[in-house]
Amino acid sequence: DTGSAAAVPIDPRFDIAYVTPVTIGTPPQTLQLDFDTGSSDLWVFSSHTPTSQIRGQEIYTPDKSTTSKLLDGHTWSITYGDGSASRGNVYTDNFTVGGLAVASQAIQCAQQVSSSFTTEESIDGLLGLGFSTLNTVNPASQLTFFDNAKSKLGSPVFTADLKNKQAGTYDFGFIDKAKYTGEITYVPVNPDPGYWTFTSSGYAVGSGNFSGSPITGIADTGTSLVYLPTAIVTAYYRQVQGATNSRNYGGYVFPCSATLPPFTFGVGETKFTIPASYMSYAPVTDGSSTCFGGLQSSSGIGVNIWGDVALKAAFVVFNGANPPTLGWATK
Ligand SMILES: CSC[C@H](NC(=O)[C@H](Cc1ccccc1)OC(=O)N1CCC(N)CC1)C(=O)N[C@@H](CC1CCCCC1)[C@@H](O)Cn1ccccc1=O
Repeated sequence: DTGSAAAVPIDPRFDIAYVTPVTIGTPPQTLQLDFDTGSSDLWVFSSHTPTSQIRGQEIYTPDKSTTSKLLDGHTWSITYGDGSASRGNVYTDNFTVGGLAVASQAIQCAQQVSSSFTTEESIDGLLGLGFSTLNTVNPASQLTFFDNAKSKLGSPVFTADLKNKQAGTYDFGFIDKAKYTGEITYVPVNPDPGYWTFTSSGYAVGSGNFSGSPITGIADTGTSLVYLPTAIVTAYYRQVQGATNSRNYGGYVFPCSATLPPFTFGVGETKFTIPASYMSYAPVTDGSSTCFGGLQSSSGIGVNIWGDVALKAAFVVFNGANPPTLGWATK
């Protein structure tokens, strides 16, 4: 079997996150979930979520599904890098993504979500595509959709083809040759931290020389920006007129009129260039002439993160074979 579904930006003006339609239960209930390779819980706004915490999101109502089953006594609780959090109980039910079906997928129903989830009306929940070892369900951790689907897939892979300010695609079980150019460069993945951890072969700022220092980080579809070591980030913003590291805005900002250099990163022998237009993330507040950078320092995070700003510049194969690898191709 295979599956293919759209990854739609939640805001047409800038790529803060992408959502993908999924169906849960019988008859099918459709929700828009944020596919996140940086976590491994599949959780949804539900009939168990206090109505005061719901603002426009679609919800899953297990009692309306003839195939839902309560996973008695199981609970979950998760906090993300940006401080957002949710927790609740667990059901199993039929689940499909782009025509690919999994029977009795663990569906984590929110009984509590933090305010940033309530205010983000376009996200009805998350679908974790990290390694199942990170799943937070107690007393028995649950498998991700990808791990449950693997045995049905021709090839144990999923691919991310995220795009700039337009809908991209998540494919499951196959690699679509029409989505990339040249060869796919595969690099080893260290699954122990629980996310797709790989080592980039270096970087260049604009037309500057390529620095071949290895950068270990994670390929994270659930993170908007790129977070790299301070030395790299300062080297980049030294090339941007008027750029400053703003405590007020929590990162590097610059005049929206500034000329930005592109940013190149290496995977094996292949080089990927993030165009300058992707490196200006968004005005710090609506209508402001100060813009927030798409590249920020990872010093406060503890891990380097190749988020959507970088992933949009490539076609990425998440190979769930043993051992797992990551494939990168230009497009
Ligand atoms: C430095 S990890 C910060 C990162 N969260 C972001 O990237 C959010 C995404 C967002 C924001 C608002 C609406 C929608 C989406 O966006 C910003 O934080 N932005 C964009 C807007 C900018 N003005 C400020 C910077 C983050 O926790 N990701 C996790 C998944 C997210 C959680 C929030 C909801 C969307 C999915 C996750 O993969 C990060 N992870 C990765 C590895 C290990 C643990 C871990 O937890």
